[in-house]
Amino acid sequence: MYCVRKVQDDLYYVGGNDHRLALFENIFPIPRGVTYNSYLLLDKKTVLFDSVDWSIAKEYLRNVEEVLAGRELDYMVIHHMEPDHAGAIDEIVLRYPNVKIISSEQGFQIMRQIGYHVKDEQSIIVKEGDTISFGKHEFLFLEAPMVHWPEVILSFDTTTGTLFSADAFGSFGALDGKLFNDEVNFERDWLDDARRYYTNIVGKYGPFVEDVLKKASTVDIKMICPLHGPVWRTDIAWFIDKYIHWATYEPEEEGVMIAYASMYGNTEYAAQALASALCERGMTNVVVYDVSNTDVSQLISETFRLSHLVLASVTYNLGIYPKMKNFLVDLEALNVQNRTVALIENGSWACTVGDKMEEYMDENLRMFDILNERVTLNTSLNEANENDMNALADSIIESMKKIREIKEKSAE
Ligand SMILES: Cc1cc2nc3c(=O)[nH]c(=O)nc-3n(C[C@H](O)[C@H](O)[C@H](O)COP(=O)(O)O)c2cc1C
Repeated sequence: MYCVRKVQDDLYYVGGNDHRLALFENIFPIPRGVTYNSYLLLDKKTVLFDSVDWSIAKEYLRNVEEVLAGRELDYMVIHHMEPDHAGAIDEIVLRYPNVKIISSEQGFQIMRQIGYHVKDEQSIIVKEGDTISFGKHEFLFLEAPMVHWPEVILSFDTTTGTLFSADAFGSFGALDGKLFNDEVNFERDWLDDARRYYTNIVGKYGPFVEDVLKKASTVDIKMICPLHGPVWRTDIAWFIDKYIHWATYEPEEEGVMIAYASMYGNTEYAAQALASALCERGMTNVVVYDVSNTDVSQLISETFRLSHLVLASVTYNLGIYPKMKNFLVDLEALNVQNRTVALIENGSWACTVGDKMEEYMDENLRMFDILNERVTLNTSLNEANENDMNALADSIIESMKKIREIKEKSAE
């Protein structure tokens, strides 16, 4: 008995789950775990696609041995050299010394930098458009720089229409037996984690992802085998459409995220008052997050999802509250663009935070449309703020209407 799944007649999943890791890349919380995917093809030649993180190497090596069932391993394709996929290369080379490694030139360079013992005579460098036949299956290799490292390649099995997509189309979350997207309720249980994975890890490189999507549109994809999360065999166009939105920084939905920074609850109250005012006006696609206890990766992910962002912050020693500043810095780092933003500021003696946030966005963020209707609180929300708060809610609704009209016109 061993832990593998059949993907196709002669293709097996030999990767595994990791529930022990708390922080992916030592930064992103993964309460639902993660998988390190690897696939093994039993054609005339045997071909292993990527390895796994060292933490599950023992299980992986056992899976490979069991599926090979005494056959030699002829090839190993390395799409991506990040250690969560490349961690067991040396073990494979030690166990199967005649294996030939297929990767990009930069892939081999990084392999040498890490110190793996891959000899030149067992290395096969592939470039964009190269093909290799393993028997029945012919593979086309495509370069995918910066999705999510510079050395990344994808491979496409032209015989079965299977795209081995490296980190693209991946997701946080452990599979726990299920393997295919149609064995889980992806939209309900996985989409948020897939978005959080993409936006925080590859989100910065939208134009590079667009290039890959263009290449992908020239081949007939019937299955996608990514390096994390479920294998896609249905609804592929639906998932590609999500990627088109994320890569082009187009919101998926009309809606509002209110992110607030509050020490004693007054700014929080104002954030909730705005949420209620929006719902009263019929806009119920509203989410409210406390920047102090929401991981910034979740704030980023929700910013990619929704069209409107409200930042509500206290003034902190004449500046932006550090947790809110951290969110702004991350928005900049991940190249997030094309959003409508509104501001609520709070101060008890010298309220500067609204101007500071606006200044930061003007200088560092692209295509952030900041609404004029700012709400300024003097410690707490009171009657004096009522008109401004209503004006802010109206302005958000009005801007949604305008964006809708522009879209409708451009669709005509
Ligand atoms: C450490 C600290 C520093 C603050 N610095 C300023 C400041 O520089 N200017 C200002 O107007 N208010 C300042 N405040 C007040 C807050 O901006 C805010 O008005 C107050 O905390 C109420 O909001 P809250 O209930 O949402 O925390 C400060 C408060 C604290 C605790």
